[in-house]
Amino acid sequence: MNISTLQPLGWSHFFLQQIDTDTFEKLQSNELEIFRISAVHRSVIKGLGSTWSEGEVELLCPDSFHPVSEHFCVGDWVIAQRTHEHLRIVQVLDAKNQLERLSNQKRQLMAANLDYLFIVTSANSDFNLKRLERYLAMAYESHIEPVIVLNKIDLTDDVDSFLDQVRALKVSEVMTISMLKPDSFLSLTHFLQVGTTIAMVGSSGVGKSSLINALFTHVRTEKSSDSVNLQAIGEIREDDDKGKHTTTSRQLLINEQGVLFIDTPGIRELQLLNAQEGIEQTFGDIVNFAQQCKFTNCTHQTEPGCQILAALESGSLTQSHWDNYQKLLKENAFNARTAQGSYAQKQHMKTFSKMVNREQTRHRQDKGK
Ligand SMILES: Nc1nc2c(ncn2[C@@H]2O[C@H](COP(=O)(O)OP(=O)(O)OP(=O)(O)O)[C@@H](O)[C@H]2O)c(=O)[nH]1
Ligand SMILES: [Zn+2]
Repeated sequence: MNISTLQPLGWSHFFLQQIDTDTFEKLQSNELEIFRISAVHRSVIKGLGSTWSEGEVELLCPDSFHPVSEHFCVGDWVIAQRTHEHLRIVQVLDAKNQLERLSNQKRQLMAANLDYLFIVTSANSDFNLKRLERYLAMAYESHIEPVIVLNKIDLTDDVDSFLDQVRALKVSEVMTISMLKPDSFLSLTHFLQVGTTIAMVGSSGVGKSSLINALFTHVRTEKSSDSVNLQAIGEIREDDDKGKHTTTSRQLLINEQGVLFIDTPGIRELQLLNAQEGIEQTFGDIVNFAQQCKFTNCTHQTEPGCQILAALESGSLTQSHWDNYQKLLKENAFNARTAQGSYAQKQHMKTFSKMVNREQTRHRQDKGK
């Protein structure tokens, strides 16, 4: 196969250098082929290869890569071997980054090899700074460049009041757009290059689907090379292993400009998992204050010489920023514990709810006296 044909799918030197000589020769003789995973459904895995413009192909996944959600996900690069009519995955290349979530108390890969994470918010009452901080921590943790997209600027006369709050997060890329002002999309052009992979996160209703539809009005992942309207194929029907039809959505889209877009189910409701580093990067100001506390093991509660308490007092650190930092740290620690020891956690919750029940019963009894 001709590896250079993979470049429009986001292929780069990072992946090429992972291929050994033996594999390279087999790729040359078409014994092996490279694919980018474009969909992971319950019973079907699909990928785009050198003939990607002709559509997705189905890939077989050996047991050694099960459960799939722990081994690879949409956006990953894999090497497959052609045996008879089938293509069987034999190797998953290391990803340059991955987004993951906690599902049924297990880590589940959501998207891999992203160039940008669009963190979408809107210039109305849905604007939520704390949520932005959470998504930022996630992007930093996964080493994906965050782009904050402030949508619905048509709904406010005071964009600056929103922008001031966003700028306090010290993110280098902040874009303001409105679906009613198509010219405003020009600010996004810089990110919309051939072979660039983007995922979007943000609260419900901020306009992610609208933006995808606007930027990705045409996709080419269907078998025919004709462009198909995104909305029309946003949902497809697939036979599951019991022969029943299930509705699933497209997971890797390519628009007419050659921009790749990952929209796996659940990617929009990501929680923090093992994001200590990302949180510290997002809350760099707090980390700076804490480093100047008199005691290295300062808990920032009552200690003399605590710079956090001093900053809260002087107003250089707002209470809500500090509260959110602590909340995210707790959430992260909780999720990490859950992922590592779901059993221990379950036991803990059982004991805890028993204790709460006991307390409630006692309270009711006390009231009844
Ligand atoms: N005024 C205004 N309305 C917008 C804009 N962008 C989207 N909307 C509207 O906001 C509503 C929600 O938009 P969606 O694109 O569905 O939001 P979403 O983020 O995809 O929501 P979920 O699918 O729930 O995650 C729709 O009624 C859109 O028409 C905008 O720039 N200005
Ligand atoms: Zn302190």
